[in-house]
Amino acid sequence: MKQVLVTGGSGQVGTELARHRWPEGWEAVALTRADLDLGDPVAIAAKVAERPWAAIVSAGAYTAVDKAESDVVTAWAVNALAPAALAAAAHGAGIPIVHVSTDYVFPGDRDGEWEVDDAVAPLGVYGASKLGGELAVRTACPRHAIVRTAWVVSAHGNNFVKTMLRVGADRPSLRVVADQRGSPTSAADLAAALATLTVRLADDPAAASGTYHFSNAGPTDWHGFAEEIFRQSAARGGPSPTVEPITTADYPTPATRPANSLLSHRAIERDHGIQPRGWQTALGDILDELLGTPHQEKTA
Ligand SMILES: NC(=O)C1=CN([C@@H]2O[C@H](COP(=O)(O)OP(=O)(O)OC[C@H]3O[C@@H](n4cnc5c(N)ncnc54)[C@H](OP(=O)(O)O)[C@@H]3O)[C@@H](O)[C@H]2O)C=CC1
Ligand SMILES: Cc1cn([C@H]2C[C@H](O)[C@@H](COP(=O)(O)OP(=O)(O)O[C@H]3O[C@@H](C)C(=O)[C@@H](O)[C@H]3O)O2)c(=O)[nH]c1=O
Ligand SMILES: [Mg+2]
Repeated sequence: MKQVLVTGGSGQVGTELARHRWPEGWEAVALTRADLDLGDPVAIAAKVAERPWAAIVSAGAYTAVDKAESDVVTAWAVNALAPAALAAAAHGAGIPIVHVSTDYVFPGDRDGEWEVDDAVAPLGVYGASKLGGELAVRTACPRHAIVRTAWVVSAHGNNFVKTMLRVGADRPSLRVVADQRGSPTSAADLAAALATLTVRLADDPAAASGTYHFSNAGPTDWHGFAEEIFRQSAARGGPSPTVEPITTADYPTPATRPANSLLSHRAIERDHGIQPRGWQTALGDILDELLGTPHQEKTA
């Protein structure tokens, strides 16, 4: 059996990597905090040396964007030093690493989609620490895929879909920012793409390494995302409050977020043939899991 070491096993992406149907002969070993403390580089090296892993998927991270502003050292330990330790150990073991990064490495200060080689300039500590992780992986382990994703949602863990449903159940109307654009990403769809990249990099010496973008397809903003969540929620008998569009200035937060973080999928399609589906369809699968399938239209 080819075993893949997965960090962040209790997170959204780690959970979906564990649930994913890997090809015959492959399995994901999803490690939680209790199995491996990502704040401990020595423990990371020991865990990689423990057995003959086929590959590493680095999905663990410090993802509390606002909290990171005042918890800089922990954010950098988990998001930069831990990937460095994983990548160095992967290289030493002769295996590839697939590392998950973020749209928040971009400044978001122009329209259009960000390409993988566009200049990065993070606006906050979380994005900066994730960029540190990217640089560490790129330099320490040539056999790698760095996969920047965005706005990850799923039926598990903390995410915008679950927050909207929870808050929307208690209030007739919500206020959500309409001036931050991007594309939502289903953790399950991302896990499938990560699994494809992992198997390709491990099995095929000619498979391309590099930096890639994966999100679901199509643009929106957080307000548009919330509206679609409640449109699809209503069809399933879930909450459907009204959603008032507001500006970023109306919703002050410790961390500054990019105004536009739309990711181009050109590179991942070109090198690996991966084509994401639309975000609305992917959202439907998540709401099916959280709320059940939509009620049938009554036919006369
Ligand atoms: N969520 C999002 O919107 C986005 C996420 N990403 C990236 O995708 C990847 C996966 O994110 P996602 O699954 O959503 O994140 P989650 O916040 O759902 O999960 C993060 C995971 O990392 C673990 N972790 C954090 N600190 C430590 C530590 N010190 N030791 C061991 N484990 C630790 C958490 O464990 P515990 O549960 O114990 O805290 C959890 O399993 C990350 O690299 C993230 O940066 C990129 C873009 C968007
Ligand atoms: C709950 C809520 C949020 N918002 C805003 C805040 C923020 O700008 C936006 C989304 O809220 P979130 O808390 O999900 O945002 P955030 O935690 O910044 O989400 C980010 O997480 C990290 C890990 C990433 O890598 C990014 O891709 C992105 O997904 O919506 C409202 O306007 N109204 C609300 O009621
Ligand atoms: Mg968040």
